[in-house]
Amino acid sequence: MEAVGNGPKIGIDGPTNPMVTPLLTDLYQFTMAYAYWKAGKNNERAVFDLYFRRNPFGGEYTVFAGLEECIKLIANFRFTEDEIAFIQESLPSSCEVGFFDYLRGLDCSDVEIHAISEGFVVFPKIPLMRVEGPVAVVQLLETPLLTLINYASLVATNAARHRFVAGKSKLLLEFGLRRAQGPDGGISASKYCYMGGFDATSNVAAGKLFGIPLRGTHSHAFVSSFMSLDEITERSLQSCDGSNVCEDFVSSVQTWLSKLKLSYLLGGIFGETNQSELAAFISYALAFPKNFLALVDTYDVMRSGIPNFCAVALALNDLGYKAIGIRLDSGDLAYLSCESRKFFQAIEKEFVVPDFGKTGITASNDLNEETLDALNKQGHEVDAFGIGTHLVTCYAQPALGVVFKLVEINNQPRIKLSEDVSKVSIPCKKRCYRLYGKEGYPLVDIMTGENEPPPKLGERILCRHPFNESKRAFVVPKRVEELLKCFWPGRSGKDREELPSIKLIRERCIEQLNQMRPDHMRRLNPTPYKVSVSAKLYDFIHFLWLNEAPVGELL
Ligand SMILES: Nc1ncnc2c1ncn2[C@@H]1O[C@H](COP(=O)(O)OP(=O)(O)OP(=O)(O)O)[C@@H](O)[C@H]1O
Ligand SMILES: O=P(O)(O)OC[C@H]1O[C@H](OP(=O)(O)OP(=O)(O)O)[C@H](O)[C@@H]1O
Ligand SMILES: O=C(O)c1cccnc1
Ligand SMILES: [Mg+2]
Repeated sequence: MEAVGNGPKIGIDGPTNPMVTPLLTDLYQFTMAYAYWKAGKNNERAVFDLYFRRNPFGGEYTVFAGLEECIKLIANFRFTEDEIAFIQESLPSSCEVGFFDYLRGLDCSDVEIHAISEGFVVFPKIPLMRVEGPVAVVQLLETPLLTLINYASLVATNAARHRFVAGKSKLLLEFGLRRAQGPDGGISASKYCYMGGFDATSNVAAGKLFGIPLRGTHSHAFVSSFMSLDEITERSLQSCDGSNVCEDFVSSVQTWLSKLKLSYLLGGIFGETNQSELAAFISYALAFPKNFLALVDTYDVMRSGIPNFCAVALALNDLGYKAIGIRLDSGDLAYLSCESRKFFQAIEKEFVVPDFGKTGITASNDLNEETLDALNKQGHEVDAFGIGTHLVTCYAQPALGVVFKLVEINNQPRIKLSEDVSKVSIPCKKRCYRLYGKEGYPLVDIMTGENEPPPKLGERILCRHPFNESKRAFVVPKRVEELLKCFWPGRSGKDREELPSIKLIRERCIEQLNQMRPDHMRRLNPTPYKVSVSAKLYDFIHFLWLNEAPVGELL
């Protein structure tokens, strides 16, 4: 369906999910747009801030994600005739047709978006995005922008937290597609978990869409689908360098299994292993001799899976192939990984197979931050974690409360009051800065009015808690970073920030997390990062608050 608006086409593709259209919004945005239009207010210039009030997962930081998809929506925001017809059907018949002509010409060419760069570490109350433009259009954008940012930032933060507990050296694989909240949940999870620091995904569509590295093993069904070694008819395998062919790879594996059984170091750990499991492993090795990895917990890890895997890996080794490793998917993962490692090391020693002791161990099965932490405390030998359900469903906290609040209209600052101080909005079109201390850590984020001079290097600036009078501190910044950059200039003539690749955003995110002071990052009782306002903005907030709040009368 052809779009009918006439905004600038600047070659930005549409959102990844084709369901992200101007209709992906709440009905009340259209009813308000109509009422603005009817009142002749639709082109009044409004400024909205998009921000959250509390960091998720009991932590003190959040990773900002989802910006690129927002810009893709903005760049392509136009109604099709079909969509306009549906809106007309859905609104009361009393709505004047002029409104639908107005929608016909609508796009975001007069909207200006400033945002924090995707992948940045962000904190409560600071606008992640400032959206300025004709009030009716910006109002229509509220819901899609929130839906594009909320889950993206939540799951990227969840991924970053899992990375933090697992440690930098571990390989983290996102296995969540089957458990995600539908196809968009699955694709978004793969994208934003990679951004938050995961290494790869099992989700093939996400690999194609975003270039995320793909990884995977095999399932229990593959193992249990085999009944016996007789099923393997094609038994030959060429050596890795192509110089010779092993005519009966099955026999070679069986010979190794007998050697292992008689081994002094492995002394009687196992007797007869499960032969159908062995058939599955051999078949997988014949299919992928260079990438052999086996799921070893279908029958019995130490009595069957590990010896069977080792026999196949050693037969592959004779032909110059190096097996990748095993996956453990049940039982005590700390204990089983340590026992498996001992087994591999004993083989390296007894049969003089260099590096066999370092064979990779992947673990999966309902992993989350807590189980990773428990495994660390107990000591484990896992090299890679496959994490699904808890990661992608954000089991520990299902939503990040990102909100979109009006802060100015027609150059008039607006405030939203609440009994709950944490819900009072911070008025005015603002600028935001991150101030760094002498040790290189970010010390505080500060919001100022749009026209205040920026904080200066080496000059003392008073940073005030926005609502608590007694909380304030002087800061002499060693570095000042302006946080809100222009990602969609509208008609302002400003330069537009480029949208970096997902890989660059991931690197930026890792760098951002690394530069935080460790006490903000720890899992137990982390120190809150300070978010403040300038003295001038503080005074103005409280002036406006008093101005807007009615004075009660005691009777
Ligand atoms: N050493 C460990 N310390 C703490 N938690 C662990 C440890 N090893 C595994 N876990 C976790 O314990 C849970 C065990 O899951 P569950 O009770 O389903 O047992 P299982 O081993 O999966 O059994 P099944 O054979 O039925 O699949 C998983 O969430 C797993 O991540
Ligand atoms: O546990 P998660 O973190 O979600 O990771 C993904 C899980 O998906 C697979 O299990 P499968 O679907 O075969 O079911 P299972 O739970 O019976 O192992 C895999 O073996 C993992 O256990
Ligand atoms: O490749 C795997 O091992 C995998 C993929 C998805 C879910 N569970 C496991
Ligand atoms: Mg499982």
